[in-house]
Amino acid sequence: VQPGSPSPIPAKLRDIQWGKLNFLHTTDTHGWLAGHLQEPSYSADWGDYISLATRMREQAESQGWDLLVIDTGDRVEGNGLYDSSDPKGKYLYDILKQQPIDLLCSGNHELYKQNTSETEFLTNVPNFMDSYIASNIDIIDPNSAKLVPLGPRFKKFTTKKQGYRIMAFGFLFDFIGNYNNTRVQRVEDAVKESWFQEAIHDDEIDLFIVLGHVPVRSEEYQAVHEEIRNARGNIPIQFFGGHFHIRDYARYDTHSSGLASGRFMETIGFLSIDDVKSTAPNFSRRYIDNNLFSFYHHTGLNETNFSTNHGRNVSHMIQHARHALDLDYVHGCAPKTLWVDRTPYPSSDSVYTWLETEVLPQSIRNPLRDGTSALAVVNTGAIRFDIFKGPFTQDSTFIVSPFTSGFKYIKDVPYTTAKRIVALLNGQTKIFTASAQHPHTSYCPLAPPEQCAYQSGNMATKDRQTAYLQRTSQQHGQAIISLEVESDPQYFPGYTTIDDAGDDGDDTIHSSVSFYQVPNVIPTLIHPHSTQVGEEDLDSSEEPSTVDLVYVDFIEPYIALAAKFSGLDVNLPQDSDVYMDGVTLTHLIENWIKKNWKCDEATS
Ligand SMILES: Nc1ccn([C@@H]2O[C@H](COP(=O)(O)O)[C@@H](O)[C@H]2O)c(=O)n1
Repeated sequence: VQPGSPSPIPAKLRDIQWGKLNFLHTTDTHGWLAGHLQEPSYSADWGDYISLATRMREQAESQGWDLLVIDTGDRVEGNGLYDSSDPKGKYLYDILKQQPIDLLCSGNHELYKQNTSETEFLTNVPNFMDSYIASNIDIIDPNSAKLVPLGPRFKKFTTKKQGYRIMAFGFLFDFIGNYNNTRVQRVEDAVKESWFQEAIHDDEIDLFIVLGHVPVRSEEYQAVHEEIRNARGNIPIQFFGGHFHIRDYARYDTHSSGLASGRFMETIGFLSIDDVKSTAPNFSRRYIDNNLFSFYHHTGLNETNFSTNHGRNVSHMIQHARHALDLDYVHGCAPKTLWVDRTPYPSSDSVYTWLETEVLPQSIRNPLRDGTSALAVVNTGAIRFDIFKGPFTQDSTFIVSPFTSGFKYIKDVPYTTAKRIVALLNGQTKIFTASAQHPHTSYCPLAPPEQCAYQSGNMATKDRQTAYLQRTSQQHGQAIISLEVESDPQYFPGYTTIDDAGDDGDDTIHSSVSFYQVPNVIPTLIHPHSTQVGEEDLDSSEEPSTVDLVYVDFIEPYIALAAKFSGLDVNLPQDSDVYMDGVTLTHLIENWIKKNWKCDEATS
């Protein structure tokens, strides 16, 4: 663990159930290799995870069983350890590669930018060699300028102890937001390729493993499942997924299942199959809270014998990197906790309400447009994590807002049209999220990823969820999107997952936390600033007739689409301009906090 990280709180735990074949799974780690320095439940770091995998592998192998380690992508963007260095990821890749990962693949965040995907290709793929699978991604090789596979399309191997013959694939969902140096083939098309058909018709296979940065309930995985089932009947298939940042476990049929293991190093997913070759293989899943109390419990070890030298050294590597990046530097102190979706929006504890009532009105400004009102539109997915009461550090800056998007604007838009654009972006028709042809699309580009799971309505035990949501929505006037289990004062709050195997998947027995729906975008009307020095800003209680429509440039394609539907005659990007040169949402937030959140006894 990192110095200063909080000790885990002892809790009642459910055991893992070992099988002859066992897996540990991470996904959507987004640079959180130091663990959570403000949350005891998730305070273990990548070094501790290395010790966990080593100890569990030792134990499995001593019984003649196998253990495989899997990661399903989005390892970058979302934490100071990755985002605050120059170049980004300067320390991350060396730390990541210390864990011997048996199978890994790319997420969408590895592909948003040219330099990220090129680093993946030139550094991370070679670090993991044939374990890195890219079944549907190509990249323009920066050396040869030729389009080549990002990594091998599949991997065939035999497990060390049981000798299971495995064929593994690694997919990315049908992502369309990648930079133009990469090509993502639709999964539904990739499975029709001859290499895939040959691979699934290989007779010398006991088990297929499909890993992917793909939600476990998705059209993409349905297509893969169907293709393998059609070719190979009842052969066991184990899927590992991610992207929606949720814990989830789907049972597709008696011989296949899919595990999703959360986000941000909060969860180490465990899965076992016993026995792969039997007529009725037994699958067992567990979501392990990422902390030492859980790790000691599941290995039967303790603080004197759990950590390996290698694990401890990696914790030191992380500590050194955090120090070099000055990630503990305090910019200010939050007077209270602000939540992404653990409180209704709008409300005084919502990070979005804080943004739209305080940060944006006081920070969005273009001196050249001082006489004009602005409607600032920020997508809710641009904010990645909660802000906890207390010190707001250099690390927190990137945890909350890691992206480098700036602000652009369309000038002099009729205010009614600007409001219509916002309404469309937030619309119930979901034209920007799911469509009639693809109601369960994995791509919902505006809101935080966990919201996509709820937007697509594609969750476990849907009937129970629906009944519950209708009841709670009536009670609270806003949709709550998680199920609450009975709250019990002897438990502290945490994940209480309901999946296709029931409600006993989490290792730690927690009391439940409610999650609420948030819109795709939040609009903030900013009244004109005075152009005269010393004059008060104009107070306008009246609605403006026109506004500058200001938005985070990441959402420009969706603004363009909504503008078209709203009858606004613009051609983007030609008709838009930079609103605040060189300023990102991250800068705005950091500067606002420096000015407004001083540390004193009450807040630090
Ligand atoms: N430059 C960016 C990139 C992404 N987002 C938001 O993140 C969401 C995707 O997150 P995942 O971790 O699920 O891949 C995306 O839907 C956007 O809301 C962004 O705001 N700016």
